[in-house]
Amino acid sequence: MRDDRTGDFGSGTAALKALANADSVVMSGAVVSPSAIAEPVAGAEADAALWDRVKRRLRTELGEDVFQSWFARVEFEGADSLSVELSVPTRFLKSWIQAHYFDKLLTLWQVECASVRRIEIIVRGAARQRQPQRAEPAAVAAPEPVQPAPTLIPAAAAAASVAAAAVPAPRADAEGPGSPVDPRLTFETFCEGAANRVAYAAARAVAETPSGRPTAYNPLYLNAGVGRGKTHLLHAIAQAARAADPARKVVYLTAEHFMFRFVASLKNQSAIAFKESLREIDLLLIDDLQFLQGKSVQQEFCHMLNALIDGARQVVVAADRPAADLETLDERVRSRLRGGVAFEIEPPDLELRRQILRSRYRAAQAQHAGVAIPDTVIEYVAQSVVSNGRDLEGALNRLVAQWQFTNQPVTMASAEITLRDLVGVREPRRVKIEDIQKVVAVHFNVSKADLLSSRRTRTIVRPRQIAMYLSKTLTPRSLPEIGRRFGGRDHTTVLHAVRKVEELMRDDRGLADEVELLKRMIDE
Ligand SMILES: Nc1ncnc2c1ncn2[C@@H]1O[C@H](COP(=O)(O)OP(=O)(O)OP(=O)(O)O)[C@@H](O)[C@H]1O
Repeated sequence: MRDDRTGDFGSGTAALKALANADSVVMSGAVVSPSAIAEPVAGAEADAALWDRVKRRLRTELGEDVFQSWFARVEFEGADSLSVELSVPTRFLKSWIQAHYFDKLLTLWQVECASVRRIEIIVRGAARQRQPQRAEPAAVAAPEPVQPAPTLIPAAAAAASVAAAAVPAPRADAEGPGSPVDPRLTFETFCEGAANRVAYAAARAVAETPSGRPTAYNPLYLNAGVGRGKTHLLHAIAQAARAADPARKVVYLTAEHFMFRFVASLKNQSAIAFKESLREIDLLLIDDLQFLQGKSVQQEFCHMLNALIDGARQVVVAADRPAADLETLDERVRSRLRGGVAFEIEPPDLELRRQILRSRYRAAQAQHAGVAIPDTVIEYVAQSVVSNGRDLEGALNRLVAQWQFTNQPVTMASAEITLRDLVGVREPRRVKIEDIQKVVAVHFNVSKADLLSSRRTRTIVRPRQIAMYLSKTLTPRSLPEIGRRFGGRDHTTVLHAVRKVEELMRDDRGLADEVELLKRMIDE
């Protein structure tokens, strides 16, 4: 991807945040300029210590497995007050982090150092000396081979290398507006089962239907919790559709990438060209729609959706919840999505879990001569890792790593120890801010309108603060987002409420118990 090579992502993300909070700021060009790089504010050691803290937070938020897969080989190159430079060994890793973790990375850096506006990821082979006045990052000419990382903690390193070694270079959508497609994620490597049969069939139909004759499912909306194979299906559609008709204009785009491209096009005054390029698409695949934020971004997205669907082009959208539950999404977009057909991918049942494990094990055997995991252990994993495809894959990677680095056969006893944190994990129920407001209002005998109002009587202020505190602790929503959902308040008001409730609970056991009770009521 051309844009993946540039450092614009960081500034784009900062711009996205500004856009999400105040569109007019971005439109008037008041976004922090990426070229405004200040001199270093702290010594190299202090910066490296900040990176250590960011890594600790990443580990906690993402879990050890995800962290090891994507961040274990990220290295800190340098920082100044506005920007941070990280390096990775492969283009694929760079694209993946940019597509999936950019916002999180920036947010976590901003927790440590509020002035950071930009994160730049470079590929180590193409690393260059850090300059005080930054030029555009060097283009990455060719994919580098993935090296195992012997200096990492053995088991984790192996998990990372097992995951990475099977990764050929991603397809470079060289000139198009799309995000990279992972060539491993095809229909052939996707396991079909009761949980995903309908979604799988619809995905195949989309890939096989020629341009200009969209399927009856337009837009096709795929909804599923984490790790159940949405991204896999979208990548599979993209690759099968391109293989069936190389002339077909197929674009896979994450919602984050769409926002980034849109904001970047506004900044460099290429918005018209950007919009036109989107409207020429035959098949558009949008991933992680839940991350689409910002009024003008959503407006543009809605225009694009309308133009494509009305022009008989096929659109497929994936998100982690039904369209009706995408609370931050503009009602016009939701209503357009409701006009299509939605299919849910359920958690994998035992048979599907077995299939996914067997197929991953075959791939590992092809790659690591001599790897041996007994059938009983595979069955144990299928029976006990029940959450999703990603955890199943992670479990198998860990077992391969265990075999690789200990030189001992994998046994049931050793597998139980290696996988103990994955066993029996189920997806937590998703809590909505609306549910919290409802439960809190009933409990304190106030109305929801009171909670959202500007009234400042004590009987309303305290429930409102508790509802904000619960929204912060029980949902992944950001402070500005919570502020918006509570009658358009500023994020500092939400932060104050969260701190106030924490402080009160420390001194008042009764209040702490009441909040605990509310949590249980919300969770029911
Ligand atoms: N039915 C399946 N067959 C084969 N692999 C699967 C299946 N379901 C999930 N996986 C694998 O599990 C991993 C996670 O899947 P994927 O990234 O597609 O999930 P997702 O639904 O997009 O999750 P998220 O919302 O977290 O991005 C991928 O490596 C994918 O290949």
